[in-house]
Amino acid sequence: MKLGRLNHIGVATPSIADSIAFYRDVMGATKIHTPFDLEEQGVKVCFVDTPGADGAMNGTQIELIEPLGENSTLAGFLAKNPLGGQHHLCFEVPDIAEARSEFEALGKRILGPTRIGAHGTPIFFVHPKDMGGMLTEIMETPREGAHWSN
Ligand SMILES: CC[C@@H](C(=O)O)C(=O)SCCNC(=O)CCNC(=O)[C@H](O)C(C)(C)COP(=O)(O)OP(=O)(O)OC[C@H]1O[C@@H](n2cnc3c(N)ncnc32)[C@H](O)[C@@H]1OP(=O)(O)O
Ligand SMILES: [Co+2]
Repeated sequence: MKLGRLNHIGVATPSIADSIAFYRDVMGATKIHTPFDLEEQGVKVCFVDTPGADGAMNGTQIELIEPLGENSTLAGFLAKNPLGGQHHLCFEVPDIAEARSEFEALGKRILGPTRIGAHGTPIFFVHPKDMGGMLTEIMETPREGAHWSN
């Protein structure tokens, strides 16, 4: 696998509203997107943009995620980390099917099917115990004009 762009850092939080206030008032974030529910993933999501090397707001995003419902995949994480915290890293790849095959060939445990993530592109997760303790999301790079569905 060729390491791609770090698209986002997933940050679990018990309260997106509180985290938005933190990133705005303490960290000085200037571009915070409107939160939305992603029911298929059992999370409420809010993206916070950061600047890239050129100063434009095209850097790695912070992905704030709050549990949506009791059966959310975040329930266990927040039970162990009540304040929330760093939950996953998401790297882009040019071809999601190829990346999945490569992880499978290495014996890495893929968590569930490839599905459409918060950016509207296909994603899958790799188990933290096979990734040096880091839950890892792999995401196909968004392409203009491309449209994916589950
Ligand atoms: C917003 C949409 C989307 C996007 O497009 O960006 C998202 O990012 S959605 C994000 C939420 N979705 C997911 O996390 C899906 C994948 N996750 C899972 O399948 C599970 O959460 C899990 C990783 C398999 C954990 O499942 P869980 O039922 O919580 O199991 P345990 O609590 O028993 O954990 C097992 C083991 O793994 C450790 N763990 C759990 N979560 C993490 C983590 N985020 N980072 C590192 N380690 C983690 C946990 O501590 C347990 O370890 P031990 O106690 O040593 O056994
Ligand atoms: Co994510």
